[in-house]
Amino acid sequence: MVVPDTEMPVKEGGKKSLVGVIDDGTKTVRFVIYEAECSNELVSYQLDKTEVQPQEGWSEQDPLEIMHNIRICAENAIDQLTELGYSREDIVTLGITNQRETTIAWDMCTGQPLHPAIAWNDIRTDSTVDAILAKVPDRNKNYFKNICGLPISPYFSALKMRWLKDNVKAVRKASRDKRLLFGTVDSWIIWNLTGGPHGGIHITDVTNASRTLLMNLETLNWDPMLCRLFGVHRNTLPQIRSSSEVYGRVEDCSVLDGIRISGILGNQQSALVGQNCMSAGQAKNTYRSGCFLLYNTGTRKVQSTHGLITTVAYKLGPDAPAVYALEGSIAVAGGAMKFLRDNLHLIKDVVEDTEHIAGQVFSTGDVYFVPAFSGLYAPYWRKDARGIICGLTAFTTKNHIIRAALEAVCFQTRDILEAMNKDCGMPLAKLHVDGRMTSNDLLMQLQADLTGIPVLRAQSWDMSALGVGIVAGNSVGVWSCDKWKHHSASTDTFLPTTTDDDRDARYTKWKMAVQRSLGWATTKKSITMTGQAKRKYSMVPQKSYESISPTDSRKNSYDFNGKLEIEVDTSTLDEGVNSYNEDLLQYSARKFSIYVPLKTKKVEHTILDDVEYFMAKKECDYGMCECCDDEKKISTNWESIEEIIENDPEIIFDSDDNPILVEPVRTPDALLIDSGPVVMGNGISLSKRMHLEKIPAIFRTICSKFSNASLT
Ligand SMILES: Nc1ncnc2c1ncn2[C@@H]1O[C@H](COP(=O)(O)OP(=O)(O)O)[C@@H](O)[C@H]1O
Ligand SMILES: O=P(O)(O)OC[C@H](O)CO
Repeated sequence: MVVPDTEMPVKEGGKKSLVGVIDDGTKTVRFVIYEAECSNELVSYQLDKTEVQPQEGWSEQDPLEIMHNIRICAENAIDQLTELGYSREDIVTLGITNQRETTIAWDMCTGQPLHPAIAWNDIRTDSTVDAILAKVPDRNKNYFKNICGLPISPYFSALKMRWLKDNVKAVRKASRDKRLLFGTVDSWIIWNLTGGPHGGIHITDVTNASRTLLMNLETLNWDPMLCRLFGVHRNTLPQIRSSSEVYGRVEDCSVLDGIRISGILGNQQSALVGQNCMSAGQAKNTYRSGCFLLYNTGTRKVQSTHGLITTVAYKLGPDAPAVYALEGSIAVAGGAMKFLRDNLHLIKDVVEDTEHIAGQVFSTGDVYFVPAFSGLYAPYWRKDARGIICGLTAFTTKNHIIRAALEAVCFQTRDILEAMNKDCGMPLAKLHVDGRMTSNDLLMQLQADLTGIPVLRAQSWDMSALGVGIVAGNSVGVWSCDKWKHHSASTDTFLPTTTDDDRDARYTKWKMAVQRSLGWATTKKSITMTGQAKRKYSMVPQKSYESISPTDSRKNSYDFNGKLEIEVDTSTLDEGVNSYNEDLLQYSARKFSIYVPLKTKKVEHTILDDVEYFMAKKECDYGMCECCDDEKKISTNWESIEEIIENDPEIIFDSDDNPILVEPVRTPDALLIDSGPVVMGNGISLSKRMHLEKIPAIFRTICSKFSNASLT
């Protein structure tokens, strides 16, 4: 059934109720006002945000600026209402849609942010990821996917929260003083709008919570095990609510004062609703700074085996069932155009120049551009990937490079579609698209050509604002989601003009280019000294061979710690080497760890001073930082660092925020145990045959790759 906008019910007197939407994007803040049941924007106002990049790979925003801009945008949008015969009083409710994953820590008493917001695409938590992975069997980044739907990646909020606790003194202090609140941007906005330190409500919705790595997709609540793993106290987290219900009223003496807030959706989920993809099997792709393809799977949580993530699409009321989606996230789409403008100066104006210049050539001239500036998201999830432009010849011009940047967006979308088709078993027949970038006709045609399916462009580029407007209106009875499902709007359609062979050949080349981008970045070693690395490091022998007593030289295969097998070529051994090997293989990891160098004892020394990792990553947890009270120090009866390593302790906090040391139960399922034959993290295999005299050197190599510490 097609229900045109004009047939939607109107309020008494001909005036419709209005729904206001706060749309906080990565680059811009907008305030949009809709007439209920009408998908066209009535008025809107937008301001750019200041993005700060204090270091390579870091991306920060000012939480106070976000609030300031929201109020300015709201004032300006509302000012425009009077010319249209409406007033502020006609706004019956507010919806909030936001960039997801971006994380803020603030003080609940002062209302002040404790650090700039860490943006979703910031990769400072690279090494935090490694530290977490070290605690996971096989360093499997997908280990918790069946709980929270996400891989362990710098993209998600839990890593950012962990980083803030590890690295920002003010955050640790607020945590100890029970004043710390964590939240994604929706939580920050709502807490401030509803009173801030004076009774502000600390909530989020299921869609935003599903991007933290801390929410259990089944219970739709914070998962205690994940909170413990990431060291995030549940009291600091917002309450998780549905996407469509009345949460409270604005109480901030601004122009919005007194208006209800009744809808929250992460911006990609909001675009899914705005695009009217509210039935299982429908999908949309939004092209903004990044690009996000969401496929509605209904009330089924589909676990991807091809690199997609499982996320909550929406939950339309406290008692409504959650609807899920498979998502393919692309970190850089429109961002690549900005890079061409700001870094390479190949274009002056993204909108004016991109299409025009790229359209002056008929192909990329076999040039491929992988914009993996901060790694690759779905379906690769490779934080070690970095951007490349390949296939350059003496004939390559900027036209080819710009066109290759546009094609990169399309190829990345094809990567996602391929994964989605495999996961869902049925290829997508058409692609609904929105986002500012979709105004680029060349991009749209390339997208159809490179995926081989029709591309349907939405009538308005901003479906995110519309989506949350609908769910906010739905919960106060002025906009019906059920009616919206039957709504049909006109679209522009782009049909494929290429042959299967042509598009497949180009896609094969793209995959080759992606391969070349992988493994480029390395994590800083000092921080990657994780528990697992320590355990391996602790096995490095430093003794002279003579000090070890001779043992059985006939043995040629050994079970190290019951798991690690080392095959030995005994024909070339002398007795000293052989006895060393016997010692190496028979003794526990703990025995070997006596070779870990210890630092000079400090005045206030505990054994926990000894290793940089524990100092750098755990100092506050252990009560070792200068801001910790003496009585909060944790004392153990461990005598050597290997005992810490073997116990691999976790710190949790009791209800009084005192640290408690937890020694995890070691089961094959719960903890990482070396399994053989072993390939070390650096790719060195220990299962192959080797001469015994080489073992120490090999271990030294492994060790030096894991650590800055030099072996003597
Ligand atoms: N016509 C266009 N052609 C190519 N890229 C575009 C075009 N219009 C906008 N973009 C790119 O799309 C992005 C705009 O995203 P925007 O909707 O402002 O998103 P965000 O919410 O991610 O900040 C920018 O990175 C810009 O470079
Ligand atoms: O603000 P956008 O459009 O770049 O959206 C960012 C996404 O929500 C990140 O997951």
